[in-house]
Amino acid sequence: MTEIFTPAVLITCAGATFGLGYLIINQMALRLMMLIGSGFYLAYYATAADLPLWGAIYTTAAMMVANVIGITALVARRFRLSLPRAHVDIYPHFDVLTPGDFRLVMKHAERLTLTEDTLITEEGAAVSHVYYVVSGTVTVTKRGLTFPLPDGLFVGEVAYLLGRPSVASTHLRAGAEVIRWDLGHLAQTARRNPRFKLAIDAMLSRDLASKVAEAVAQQSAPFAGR
Ligand SMILES: Nc1ncnc2c1ncn2[C@@H]1O[C@@H]2COP(=O)(O)O[C@H]2[C@H]1O
Repeated sequence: MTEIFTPAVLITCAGATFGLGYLIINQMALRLMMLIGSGFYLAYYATAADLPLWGAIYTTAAMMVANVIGITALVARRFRLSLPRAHVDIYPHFDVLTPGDFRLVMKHAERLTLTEDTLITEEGAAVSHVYYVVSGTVTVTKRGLTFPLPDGLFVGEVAYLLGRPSVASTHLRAGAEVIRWDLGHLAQTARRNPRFKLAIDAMLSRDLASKVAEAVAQQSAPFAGR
């Protein structure tokens, strides 16, 4: 075996595995390649000189441990065990997200039950929060027309996505249960954390798709673009 895996072969395999890993975008595949490559480096450091290069061996082993911790965290995100206990009941509303991403999104949210009838957004005014309505009917007033929206939808997402004032006034009755995100904090966190941004984008695109699916043409002024 040692005749095949000479130090020259080991260092070539280590370099090739790392090089291949750096070409892979998928984080899990990249980490696995690093792990395999590190194994080759370990074997090389152990056999290249008369005595094992302990300093390099310890350092590489420590990096492998860090990598294994990262891989474990990546895998754990996909399991229900990562769901925040206080919000497990509403995960079915957000099953477009992995449990880990749902936890991340909820970390920045506030969940509450409205104690009084509330004006959530006002047509033409700045929006302070993006809401997800867990239960309760939203009443939308837009360009003089009033219509209800069922629960299980976002409100305020247009202002967040387009960075503009609200396109409609929306009301919720007392007793409605909502999750809300401060719009400024949401935008800032999305800018800083790509994973958070992807999770929010995934939730909102599904929400917009279901709104389009339910929408019917209304007689109104022609669409003027933004
Ligand atoms: N036709 C519509 N269908 C569904 N939701 C709407 C409609 N018009 C307005 N809304 C919601 O009302 C919200 C008002 O604030 P935003 O413009 O930020 O985001 C808007 C949407 O969430």
